[in-house]
Amino acid sequence: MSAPRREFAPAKLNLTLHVTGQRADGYHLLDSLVVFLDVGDVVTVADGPLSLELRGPFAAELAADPDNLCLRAARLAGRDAAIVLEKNLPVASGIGGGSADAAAVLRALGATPEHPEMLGADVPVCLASRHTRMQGLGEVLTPLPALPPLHLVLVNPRLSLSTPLVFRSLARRDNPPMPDALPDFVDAGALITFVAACRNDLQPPAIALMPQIADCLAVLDGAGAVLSRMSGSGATCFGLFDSPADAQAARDRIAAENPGWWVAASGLAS
Ligand SMILES: C[C@@](CO)(OP(=O)(O)O)[C@H](O)COP(=O)(O)OP(=O)(O)OC[C@H]1O[C@@H](n2ccc(N)nc2=O)[C@H](O)[C@@H]1O
Ligand SMILES: Nc1ncnc2c1ncn2[C@@H]1O[C@H](COP(=O)(O)OP(=O)(O)O)[C@@H](O)[C@H]1O
Repeated sequence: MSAPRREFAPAKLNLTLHVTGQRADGYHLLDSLVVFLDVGDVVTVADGPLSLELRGPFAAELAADPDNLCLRAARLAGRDAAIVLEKNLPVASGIGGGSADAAAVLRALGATPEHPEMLGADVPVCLASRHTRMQGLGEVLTPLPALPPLHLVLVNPRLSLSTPLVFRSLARRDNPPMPDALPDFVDAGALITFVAACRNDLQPPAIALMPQIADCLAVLDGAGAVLSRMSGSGATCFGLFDSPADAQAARDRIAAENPGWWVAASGLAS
């Protein structure tokens, strides 16, 4: 009998997301700066028959059915486990909650399946949960050197968006990648300047499908963000602020003015 293991499943954020091509099987080639945050879900794994209990603010939006990525991860690892998922992140929201949960279950089980990407294109990057340049379909991973601190606010309008639909709605699939060699991110200013010169190519089609995303970006800009952008296939948007105090003040103001939204202040995971 071993002690229960608790694993943090940090939110994944695409600071940039360039869609540079499409394979014959329909999957897209990506070039993305992926970072991990200090907000996230929490997974606890104990000995026992395979089971899943959901807790936390977004538990009601998920079912503990066999398709849940926590259970799929344990089955891929070939292991029984009593899993508890504290669901703090909104579901299907472009910040990798399900992928982060699956990766956390694999870490907690000490499992290293040969093909973790079978659980989702974002699972390989979430396994290490360190800041990474992610290319290919999500499997070409180049860890980044330590990054300067960032002060973020995340905003989600509590509307979920279908990832395949957003990819299908792209106007072009052959957009330019990020530069081959990334600059040294000597301070937050250098990182933000670089990110500002890049894109999330999924943002325009996502806004066309869900105009409320443009409202989220406008609200972040109005609250003083030095840069605002959508993460992943949406709908979560992030704003970058000058200081933790600025980010917290913006979070409080945005949350007070938009009671239906999920709004969180966060730094980068250490
Ligand atoms: C877009 C990204 C960017 O980080 O993030 P999210 O919006 O999911 O957070 C990911 O590539 C998503 O990863 P993940 O959510 O694990 O994707 P999967 O379940 O494997 O795929 C969902 C669907 O997205 C599309 N897809 C995904 C990855 C990829 N490289 N090309 C694609 O075309 C496919 O239509 C696929 O059926
Ligand atoms: N543990 C889980 N957490 C979140 N979503 C899950 C989980 N298990 C299965 N899913 C399903 O996976 C899909 C993608 O969810 P999620 O990973 O949160 O999206 P995204 O990567 O866009 O943030 C959702 O439609 C959801 O129903």
